[in-house]
Amino acid sequence: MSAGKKHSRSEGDEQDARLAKKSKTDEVVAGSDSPALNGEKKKKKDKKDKKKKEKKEKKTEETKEDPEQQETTETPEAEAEAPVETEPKPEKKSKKDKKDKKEKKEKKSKRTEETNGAASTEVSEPEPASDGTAEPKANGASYSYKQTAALSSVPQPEIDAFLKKQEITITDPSDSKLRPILQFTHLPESKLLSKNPFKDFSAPTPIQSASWPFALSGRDVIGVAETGSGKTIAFALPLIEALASSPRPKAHSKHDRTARARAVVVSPTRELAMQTHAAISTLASLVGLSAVCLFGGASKDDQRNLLRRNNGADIIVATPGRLKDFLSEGSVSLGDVMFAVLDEADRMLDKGFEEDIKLILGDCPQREKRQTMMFTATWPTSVRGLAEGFMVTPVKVTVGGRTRAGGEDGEGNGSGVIELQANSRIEQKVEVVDPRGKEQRLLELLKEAQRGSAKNDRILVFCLYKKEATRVEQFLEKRGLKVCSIHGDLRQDQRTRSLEAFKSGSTSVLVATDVAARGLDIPEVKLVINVTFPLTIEDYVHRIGRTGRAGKDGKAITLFTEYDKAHSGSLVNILKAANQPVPEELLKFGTTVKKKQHDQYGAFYKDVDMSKKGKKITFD
Ligand SMILES: Nc1ncnc2c1ncn2[C@@H]1O[C@H](COP(=O)(O)OP(=O)(O)OP(=O)(O)O)[C@@H](O)[C@H]1O
Repeated sequence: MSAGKKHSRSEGDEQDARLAKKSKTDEVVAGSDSPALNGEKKKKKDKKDKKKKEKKEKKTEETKEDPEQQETTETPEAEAEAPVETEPKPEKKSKKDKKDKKEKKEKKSKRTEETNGAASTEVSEPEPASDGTAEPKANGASYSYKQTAALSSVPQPEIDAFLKKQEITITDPSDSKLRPILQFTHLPESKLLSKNPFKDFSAPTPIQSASWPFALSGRDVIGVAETGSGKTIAFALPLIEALASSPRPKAHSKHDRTARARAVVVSPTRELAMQTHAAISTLASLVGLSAVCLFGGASKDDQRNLLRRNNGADIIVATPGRLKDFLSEGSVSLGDVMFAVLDEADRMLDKGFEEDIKLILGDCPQREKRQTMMFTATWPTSVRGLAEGFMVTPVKVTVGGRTRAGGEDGEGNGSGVIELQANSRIEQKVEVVDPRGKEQRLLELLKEAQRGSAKNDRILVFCLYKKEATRVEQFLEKRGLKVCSIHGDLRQDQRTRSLEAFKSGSTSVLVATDVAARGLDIPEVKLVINVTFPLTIEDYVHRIGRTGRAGKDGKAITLFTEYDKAHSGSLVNILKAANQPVPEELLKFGTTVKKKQHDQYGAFYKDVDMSKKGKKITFD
């Protein structure tokens, strides 16, 4: 199911609501076909229609005028979350505005070309030399990647063994055969590396090892690796190297108040944007680069001032809605961007964010003139075509054996391999329960998990709905547990406070919706409990991925009810692929995965009754 669908799902029965909506539409259509509208009635109807039309137009205008409303795509629940902010009145149109308008128009036509994939055949990739050296890319970066002597001296069997052991698959249309970087000392010398930024790590993680040579060569990269496997640094290092080794573009006029970034990283949630910004800033500051974080739910004026005070920023890390606002008001320009990253790329490319991403990447230089990176732990086929339209012959680096586990593209029935894998260090347990007993069972699980010396262990509890999260939080509080929550019904400062309390350990139980499912790197989360199953199997993989990070072990317990049976097949596959026990009660719900999805009605399922014996077919 697309994010767009997620937004609209409420606590009622979504399927019923959709069907009701459809039949209502049918009624209207049927009514208009009716022949018996006499003159009087027709007049009245025309008047009514006119009024309706005017009202609709007015509403559209209002929505256009309120940029915060456009932020509604930021999280699965953002509709209720964006607080109203007062925007400064637009200044009178100046010459500069006219020029900007012209630039925008040019960009728009370029964007159409880009999303149509028109330019893809005209590009020729830089051919790397056989010693693992690649020419600089056309993104303006003045570096080129040269494989170090230390890496060249590693015997080929060692390289092959590493790739095999780590289950690394590299799909490179240019067949560059760049070797993975096995040790940090295999990286080419640079100002950044001279500051020893990775002194706390013993070696690069597999996704870093395999993707760095390509990313440092200026190639577009799609990186797919399990949750908690260091994907942030996998894109942060090449990004910083690209910027650090390239001259800043000439300063624009003193009166130009537009902040011009050279790299942009887009993240689906505010908390993830802040976390990524913190990680990037640490590296960026070592080489004198600046990074700014732009996200919704916080003062735009403050963020605008920050951009102006720093005379722009080398790197912008942002949520799509807020970035789009800054682009449309002209406070930010991405025209100088050399390096663009979509973190949690499949989420960024699904329906909820697709248009924002087209707009954001459309503001950047053409894909041939920038480097584009996409990283994620889940990569459904439904977004792959769109992704490649934003890139130039991307190298795809996949870490880990991939399983056929179903997914939103509906190819889980044998027509294609779905690249979906849960982190193998997470112990997964599924309990099939009566829906009415879920909260009581949650309480028991929390008490069991926090017994004795484990009383302060961090536990993340996932709910599906905002109201459900509030109810569960209150239920636990009433029973004496210290608990906080994070979901879209809370103000941003409340969300931030809850996350801080959980991170610092002052509150050990965090009740969350899927706003916290992706990317958040909270140390030492010992257990994830799914009170209600998420909307997609991908979200399940991300949710449980909040534990077992950076090589550590973790545990996840999922309360599964008959209402979740549509997910049983894909969940069974995920469990099997990770060698986890599959309860009999779960198998009873069927093992067939979602087949296809209808735009209006969502997914169709085929249930298999596992208790029934198959009918033997004999052939004469
Ligand atoms: N080479 C490394 N060695 C050890 N730890 C590392 C290394 N690189 C990154 N880490 C740490 O691993 C943790 C997880 O990294 P990160 O958040 O980038 O994971 P991720 O793959 O993006 O996860 P997700 O899919 O959930 O977003 C972080 O705390 C990070 O500091």
